[in-house]
Amino acid sequence: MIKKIGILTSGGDAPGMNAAIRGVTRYAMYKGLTVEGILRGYDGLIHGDSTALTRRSVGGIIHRGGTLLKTARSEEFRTEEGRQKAYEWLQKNHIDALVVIGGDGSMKGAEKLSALGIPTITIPGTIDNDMPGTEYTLGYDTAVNTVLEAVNRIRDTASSHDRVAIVEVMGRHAGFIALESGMACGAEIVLVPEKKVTLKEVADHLVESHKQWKMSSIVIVAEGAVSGCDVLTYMKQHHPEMNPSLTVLGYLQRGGAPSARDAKMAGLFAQKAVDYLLSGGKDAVIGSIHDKIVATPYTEVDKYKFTIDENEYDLVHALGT
Ligand SMILES: Nc1ncnc2c1ncn2[C@@H]1O[C@H](COP(=O)(O)OP(=O)(O)O)[C@@H](O)[C@H]1O
Ligand SMILES: O=P(O)(O)OC[C@H]1O[C@](O)(COP(=O)(O)O)[C@@H](O)[C@@H]1O
Ligand SMILES: [Mg+2]
Repeated sequence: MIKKIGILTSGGDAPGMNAAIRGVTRYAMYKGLTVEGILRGYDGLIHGDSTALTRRSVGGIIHRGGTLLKTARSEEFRTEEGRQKAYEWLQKNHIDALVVIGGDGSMKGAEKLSALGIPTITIPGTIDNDMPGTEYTLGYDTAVNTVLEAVNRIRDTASSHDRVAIVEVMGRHAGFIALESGMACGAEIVLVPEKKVTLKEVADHLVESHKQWKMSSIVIVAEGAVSGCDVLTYMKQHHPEMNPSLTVLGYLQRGGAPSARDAKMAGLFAQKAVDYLLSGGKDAVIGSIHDKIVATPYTEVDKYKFTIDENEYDLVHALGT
């Protein structure tokens, strides 16, 4: 029977992680469990760095970005020795199950820990929205809105000066942030890792817009598609008349208060994680699929892989010219 659970955040921080820590802690306590917060992701498990969480200690964080528990990318946890140490610490501290809040990498780590014999549950937390087993990850909605707000400001100056504004956004392997923010801000071009487009094609598209008297344009580039710097260099070389500029949004996209959607979803994911464990479930990722909160065993997540919406990709370009 589960009496005590551990909770940690891992990988890149994402808005909504704090709301999920609060949700898991309070809902678990409501169900009669005790909760240990592990600091700095998997590194905290390996080096035994933790603190007991209470209803009060998770107060005042629902609206805060980052993560109270801190996070890390742990190289040591990628080794068998590291994971063995983590497992032994969990055993020694009588932790019956572990809730991991993190992205796709953290989920792989959790699966490996489960294989050693400790039940784990992953709550999706990454701005990238690139996890199997869910159509939605905590932090994604906030990041998209942050990009939208930034692009709306950049547009003011691009249109005042008749410039092409290139905006690089995050997304090493997935173009969700680029596409959704591009749709919302009315970008002319969105470059995503899932679609190969040459810089000449980008330039040709912008030339076509210019011919139609569209004197300023927004180009959203996901970092995993091509570097914004390369787009800028190409445009400066071949089309200096468009006076291109580059803004790399970087970590601006990861910080800040979670949106209403992220803060709310954090609570629902937290509830499902605890209920699933208490009903005997384990070794699964919580997710939202077709607007239902579900738990999918790690062994089955590859059946639920979601990618960018093809229609939106075509539409953003149809509408943007
Ligand atoms: N294949 C793996 N095996 C074991 N641990 C992993 C694996 N992939 C990732 N991890 C652990 O999860 C951490 C976070 O993963 P990472 O991919 O950096 O971020 P995210 O979880 O946000 O996608 C890594 O630093 C590592 O400790
Ligand atoms: O924090 P780092 O190591 O600079 O990593 C940057 C990466 O983290 C992210 O912000 C989030 O990715 P993860 O959730 O996989 O950590 C990516 O969009 C970006 O490519
Ligand atoms: Mg990731």
